[in-house]
Amino acid sequence: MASEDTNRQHLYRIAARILVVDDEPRLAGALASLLRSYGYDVTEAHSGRHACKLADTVHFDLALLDLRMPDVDGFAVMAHLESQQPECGVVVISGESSFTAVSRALRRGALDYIRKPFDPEELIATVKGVVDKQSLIKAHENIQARLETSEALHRYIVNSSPDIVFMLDADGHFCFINSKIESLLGYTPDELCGKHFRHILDDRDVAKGIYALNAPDISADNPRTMEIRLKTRGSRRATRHFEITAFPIAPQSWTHNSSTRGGGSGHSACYYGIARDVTERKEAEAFINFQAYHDLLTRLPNRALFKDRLELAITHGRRQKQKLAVMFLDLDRFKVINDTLGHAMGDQLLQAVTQRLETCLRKGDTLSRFGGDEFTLLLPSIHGKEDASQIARKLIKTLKAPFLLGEHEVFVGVSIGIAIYPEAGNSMDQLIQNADIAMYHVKARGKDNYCFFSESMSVDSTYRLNLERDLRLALEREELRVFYQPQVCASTNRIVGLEALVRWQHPERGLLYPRDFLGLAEETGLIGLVSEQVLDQACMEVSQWIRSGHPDLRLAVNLSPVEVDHPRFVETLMDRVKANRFPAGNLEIEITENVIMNDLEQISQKLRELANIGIRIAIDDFGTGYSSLNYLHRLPIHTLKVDQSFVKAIRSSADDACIVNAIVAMAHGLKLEIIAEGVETDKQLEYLRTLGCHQVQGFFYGPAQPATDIAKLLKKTKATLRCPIDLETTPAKIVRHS
Ligand SMILES: Nc1nc2c(ncn2[C@@H]2O[C@@H]3COP(=O)(O)O[C@H]4[C@@H](O)[C@H](n5cnc6c(=O)[nH]c(N)nc65)O[C@@H]4COP(=O)(O)O[C@H]3[C@H]2O)c(=O)[nH]1
Repeated sequence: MASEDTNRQHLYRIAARILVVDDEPRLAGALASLLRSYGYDVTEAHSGRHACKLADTVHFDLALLDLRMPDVDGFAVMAHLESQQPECGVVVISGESSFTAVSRALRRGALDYIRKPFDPEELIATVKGVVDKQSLIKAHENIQARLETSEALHRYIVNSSPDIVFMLDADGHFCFINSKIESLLGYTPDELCGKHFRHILDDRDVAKGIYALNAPDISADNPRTMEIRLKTRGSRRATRHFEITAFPIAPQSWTHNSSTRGGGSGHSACYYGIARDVTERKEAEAFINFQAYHDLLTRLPNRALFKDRLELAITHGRRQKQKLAVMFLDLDRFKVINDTLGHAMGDQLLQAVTQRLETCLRKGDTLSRFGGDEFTLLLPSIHGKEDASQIARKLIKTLKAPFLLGEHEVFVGVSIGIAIYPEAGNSMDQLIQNADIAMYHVKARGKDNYCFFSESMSVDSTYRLNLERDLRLALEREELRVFYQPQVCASTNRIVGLEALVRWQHPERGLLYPRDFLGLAEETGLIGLVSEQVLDQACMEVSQWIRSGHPDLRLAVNLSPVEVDHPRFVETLMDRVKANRFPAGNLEIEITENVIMNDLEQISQKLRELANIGIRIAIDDFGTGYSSLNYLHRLPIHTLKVDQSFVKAIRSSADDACIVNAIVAMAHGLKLEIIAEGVETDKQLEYLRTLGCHQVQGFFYGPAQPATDIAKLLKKTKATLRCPIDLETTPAKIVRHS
């Protein structure tokens, strides 16, 4: 027992420092020696003032305090200790035994009261009890403080996580969620705790989320990771993408109730999860993906995606025995607008064109930007050509209205080539290529129209390459020839003009006609050089005939739409005329209606410049192109050429010829000259004469012939053809080169 006491005393000695305060030094000394004998570290103070002084500098665990002292009494010392060392316990030892004094001391914070004279054992037991209690409180406070620090640290770690950390109960209700949820999704942890996690799942991902959590094989070692969209609140984005990793935890290892920070359902947490915000990554991926398969300017599918969809559509079409259409669209005049107004305007135009084209399409059709001003369109599952024609007409019509680019009003047209599966090809590449070929046919025939691919258009690519190479050589070697077809005044039989028609004297293949190579010349841009040679040759030859007695002889030349479109068209033509010293008044250029309608404003400006120097303008193939006749009185037009097809219609019945009648009447009304082409029979000639159409050309008078023959003819007939018999070519034996 004695040794146990000694041990305890030892402990107390280490733990407890006691201040003994009494104004009777003898009593204080006795008390101090008693306590010291129990191993306490004791300091004596013989007045209240001295005690307060000591309390300012030395730390005490316990003060044994006399209440009644002169100057500064025990209550004042208690107050001082309370302010300086609140953790120091106080036991009052006093002769004061009244209830008032005791209760006053206890109210002021004294832990116990011992009355003088004290029983040493009772005193030691009281001191020990108080000291033990003090040390327990201290230890508890210590643990509490460490717990708080630890909790704060963990809360800091969890809340500072860049990810959302959460726990769910067995039913999927949030038991805990860190504060990251607030900055990422706009919810507070408190409002979500107790709610089912479905509450924040995007509707499209609810099934996926619930399935993933209920999967049988997930565990801490085999957590479930999935990408899911979570709903946001108060954000520009309705949802954000998260990569969530979740796994079950042992149900009893964690209990969480609503008193805990972060709220709670009061249920055991069964799942632990981390949600990482991958929105930026997903968006970057989506953008890269989009970029790989779309054109960023128009946001349309690009060539790669178009081909992919076409491939699928062909497979589907083959299986279902269905037709499909591939259209190749090329904007007319885009280059000129782009060059004159700049690329920014060009881009705006492409976007506006895209918007209009899209209004003509059905769901399931694929419009793609193939590059530059080229678009392709896939119409899957069509019934036949008519479906495609209808869409093509719609597309052409929708682009007819002007586009407003800043303060500029511009007009574009579109040339559309159509290839129908399976007639125009079985493979993706073949269909695209054939639609492209058909598109070039439209371009060559005056643009702003559509046509279907047909086998006759198809020229094998090696053949095309060879032909292009040969044509370049032909230009170098001057193999192009100009043939002339007389234009005759039907009432006087005089040759009033000559239409220059190009031929190619091919070294191996003989004489080639325009249809054999002009399309290619237009596609390859060689048309400019072809024209230059034709014009130079024709100007040179015809000017000789003009000078040798045929002063009014007219030279009619055909111009390709590609040339007329060229910004330097007027200058180039004038240069050629001047270089050959050809009288401008004897020159007539033939253009088609479509060329005019492509860009009325531009073209009227160009034609006016040419007309100002005396060049005449004829509308070729009149009646076959654009239906608006409005342009006729707005442009400096001199001649209408009635298309061959209308002349052919002149047979026995007057009904068949009604279009010719109308055209001739209109030309007379507008005071325009009129010339009928393709006159082959005397019936046609007679009919036209009666109508008052006096200028004609055609096999009846003779086909286009080389310059030498024309020279002879002019000499012989003195430019007058009395009748076809006068020609070297017998009219009865009409020569056709087609
Ligand atoms: N069936 C029939 N046909 C007749 C008759 N009379 C003339 N023809 C043919 O009809 C075409 C008339 O020329 P186009 O309509 O201007 O049509 C021309 C013209 O658009 C174009 N072309 C011809 N030469 C040139 C040229 O130098 N430059 C340009 N850009 N185009 C040209 O090629 C087209 C075809 O020229 P060609 O093959 O020479 O064919 C010529 C001519 O030979 C007839 O009584 N019956």
